[in-house]
Amino acid sequence: MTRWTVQDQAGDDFMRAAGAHPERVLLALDFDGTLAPIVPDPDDSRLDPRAAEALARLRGRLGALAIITGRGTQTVSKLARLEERGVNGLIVAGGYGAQRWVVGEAVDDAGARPAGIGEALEAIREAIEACGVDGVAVEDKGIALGVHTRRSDDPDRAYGSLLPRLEGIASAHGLTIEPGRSVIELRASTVTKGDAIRALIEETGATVVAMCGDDLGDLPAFDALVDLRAAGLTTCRVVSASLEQSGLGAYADILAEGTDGIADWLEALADATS
Ligand SMILES: O=P(O)(O)OC[C@H]1O[C@H](O[C@H]2O[C@H](CO)[C@@H](O)[C@H](O)[C@H]2O)[C@H](O)[C@@H](O)[C@@H]1O
Repeated sequence: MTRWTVQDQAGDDFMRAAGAHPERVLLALDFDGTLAPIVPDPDDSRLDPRAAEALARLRGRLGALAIITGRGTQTVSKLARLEERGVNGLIVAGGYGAQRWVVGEAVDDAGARPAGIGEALEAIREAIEACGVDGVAVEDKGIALGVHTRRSDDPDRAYGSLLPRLEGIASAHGLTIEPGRSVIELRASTVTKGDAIRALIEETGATVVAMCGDDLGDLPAFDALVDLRAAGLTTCRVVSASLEQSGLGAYADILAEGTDGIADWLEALADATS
């Protein structure tokens, strides 16, 4: 059973170009919802084992491998255990591209906590109290705060009530708001995954590029790939589909059925480039 499908010419072109010239490829992937199945508690998130094996096969064949994530680099290091996976050299762009770690090197993302984040925290706690739904949790990432509604008593009501309140808090403290799957993030940096993938392309010289993602925060990277395609690169948007973010399917050059579909596609890419 195939759990991924090519949607258009760009998807076909990528698979052909990657098979012919794997050394020209940059493969970038989001973490939660793409490489790691969505779970209720963000601390329980884990790299899919089949995806991990496929990444180890792809390392050394492809020009470059990267994870571009809203998580901090230290958190990805802990949750994904990348140093044990045979993927040294894989680049992790954390905090939507604000942080950088290369697997095999020391992790150091202990930058100063931006003033706006500390100041916003108290207002966020008050907003959670005022929304009247129990079980909303705050994930403190140092340079960003994630307000999670997934484990609350009424996730839809909590999300709808909190979004405008958190937009107001973000604007009052000079923060960027980042809505996602049952999470609303407030972050100090304005860097996007679009900036991150452009920087990686510049740095690696890749001319065949794929980005895999599942959420709204991945859209700037998808948009960057469409622009770069017009400029002559071979680019491909791989969507890890979910009911939660059903609109994302419209962006797919390759559509995968969630993290299982992504693992299948990574295995197929490893076969095609061996
Ligand atoms: O850019 P990503 O790698 O996709 O990270 C985006 C956010 O993902 C995490 O939250 C999501 O995954 C959780 C664990 O499966 C889930 O409980 C939550 O509902 C999802 O939104 C993470 O906690 C955030 O910090 C990331 O920024």
